[in-house]
Formats: sequence, structure tokens, C-alpha cells
Amino acid sequence: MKAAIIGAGSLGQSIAKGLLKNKVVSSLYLTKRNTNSIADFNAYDEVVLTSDNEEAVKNSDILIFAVQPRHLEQILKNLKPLLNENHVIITVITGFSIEKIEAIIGVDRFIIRSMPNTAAAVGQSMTCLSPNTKGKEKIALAKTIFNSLGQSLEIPEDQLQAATVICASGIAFWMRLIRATTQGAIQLGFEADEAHKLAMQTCFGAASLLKESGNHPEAEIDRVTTPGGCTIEGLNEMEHQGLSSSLIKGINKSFDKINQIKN
Ligand SMILES: NC(=O)C1=CN([C@@H]2O[C@H](COP(=O)(O)OP(=O)(O)OC[C@H]3O[C@@H](n4cnc5c(N)ncnc54)[C@H](OP(=O)(O)O)[C@@H]3O)[C@@H](O)[C@H]2O)C=CC1
Ligand SMILES: O=C(O)[C@@H]1CCC=N1
Repeated sequence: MKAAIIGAGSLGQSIAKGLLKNKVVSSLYLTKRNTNSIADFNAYDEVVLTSDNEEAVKNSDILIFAVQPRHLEQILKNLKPLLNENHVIITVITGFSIEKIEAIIGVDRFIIRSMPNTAAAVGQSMTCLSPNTKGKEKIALAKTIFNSLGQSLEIPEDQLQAATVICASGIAFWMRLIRATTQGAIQLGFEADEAHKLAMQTCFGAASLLKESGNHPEAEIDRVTTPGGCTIEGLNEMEHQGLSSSLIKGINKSFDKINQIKN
């Protein structure tokens, strides 16, 4: 599989690390205007760093566009003459619709919009995928790529904005919850590094329990909450202070914002 990541910034590098770690690609072009900042990738034999997007497109079958939304239109216009019928075009770009992409490069292209998250770097992304009509033929290929970076789910394009909030922004939301737990643990007397480790592994354990048992979160909560004990005391106080409500409201605010952003 010959791939290129056009715009190897924060997310593009996360995807690159996952693809390289799992040896998914035989060659990987990484492009950005200033390639000095990603010189570490030269350590991989499969990687070519370049600021020449045309070179990357000519030498790749799968093109993953990871630039900022405002840059995509011009980049696609520049590359259009080089696109052939075999190229699979995958974007990870927030809010840039399939309709807009098709208006620039044509409907007769394999186009797949994707929404991964930065956990792709460690093989734990949750990636949502929406193909155009022709792109449906390549959805299995896109799943192969993104399943190597975690898990993937095909969804209708009109759910991609919501998926962005839950999965891409969601990384930040979970980080803040882990950070807050760490702060609580420090207040209870743990060193910062110990507190961080306790919070992280407990979060990982909670998610793993749900994944492996298939249980509902409340079933697992029931197993921890001793009647009259400390867990239910803490949990109820968190809910009195608005834990679930603040998360749900935050998710909705984020969704309102993503729907206001115009590219
Ligand atoms: N960060 C995240 O978790 C997520 C981000 N996204 C989406 O992914 C996209 C990228 O986000 P993010 O990685 O955070 O952004 P970054 O700004 O970190 O990365 C974009 C990169 O594009 C490069 N670039 C700009 N112009 C060109 C060009 N003409 N040719 C080649 N490369 C170019 C820039 O490097 P240089 O200036 O050196 O050219 C930059 O490194 C966005 O559209 C965002 O909406 C989606 C999901 C999650
Ligand atoms: O914060 C943002 O707007 C982008 C989209 C999801 C992650 N980063």
C-alpha cells in the first residue's frame, strides 16, 4: 500500500505513527511546507518527507488529506490534474463536506471522509468513516487502514459532526477527567507521578471492563458501590455538583460550535 499524508501536522503525524508501527504501508510520503519539524520520521525507510504535494500524489495510491480546512480547497485544485481513477482520497478534515470535495475534483472519485482521533498514534483511535457513492467500493480498504489504527465505524455523513465531538474532541474531554482525578489524588496525599498513574490505569481499567464484558456502565457501578459506602457517597456528590449534566451540556456546546464553523 503506497500512501501519502498531505499535511503532516498534529493529526497527520498521529496517523503516520500508527501506520508505521503496524507496518501497514510500503511507502509513506509525508508532506508539509516546513518538513524540518518532522525530521524524526527520516528514521523510517518507508518514509519520504517532502514539501512537494505533487511528488507525493504521483507516487501514492492512497491520499490522506490532513491539512487545516481553509487550505484544502486550493490544495485539491492544484492536485486535481494529477489525480487518476485509482486514487483513493481520504480526508480527516472537520466540516469539509463530500459535496464540496466533489465540486472541486469531481464525483467520479473514490472519496472517503474520516474522523479519527490522536490516539491513532498508539493504535487506539475511534475513527468514523463516510464514503461518497463511488467511495463505497473502497470502504473495506479504508476500514483496513483505520482498523490498524484502532477501531472504525461507517456512519452517514450527516453524523460526522457529532462523531467529531464525541471521538476527536472526546480525547480532550477524557484527558481533563483524568487530570481532575489526578488533582484529587494529589490532594489525598499521592505524589503527582503516582496520582497520574493511578488515574490513568483506573480509567483504562474501566473502559476495558466495559469492552470485554459488554456490560452497561451502571452494572459495573453497582458492583463497586457498597451500600452506605464511600463510592456511592462520592458519586452522589459528583452528580449533585452536575457531573453528568456538565458533560452532556459540554458535548452539546461543542456540537453547536462545530455546526457554526464555516470553511
Ligand atoms: N487534532 C485533532 O485531534 C483533529 C484534527 N482534525 C482535523 O484534521 C485537520 C488537521 O488538524 P491538525 O493536525 O490539528 O492541524 P495542524 O495544523 O497540526 O496540521 C496541518 C498541517 O498542514 C500543513 N500544511 C499547510 N499547508 C500545506 C500545504 N499547502 N501542503 C502540505 N501541507 C500543508 C501544515 O504544516 P506547514 O505549515 O509546515 O505546511 C500543518 O502541519 C484539520 O482539518 C482538523 O479539522 C480532525 C480530527 C481531530
Ligand atoms: O477542536 C477542533 O475544532 C478540531 C476538531 C476536532 C478536534 N479538533
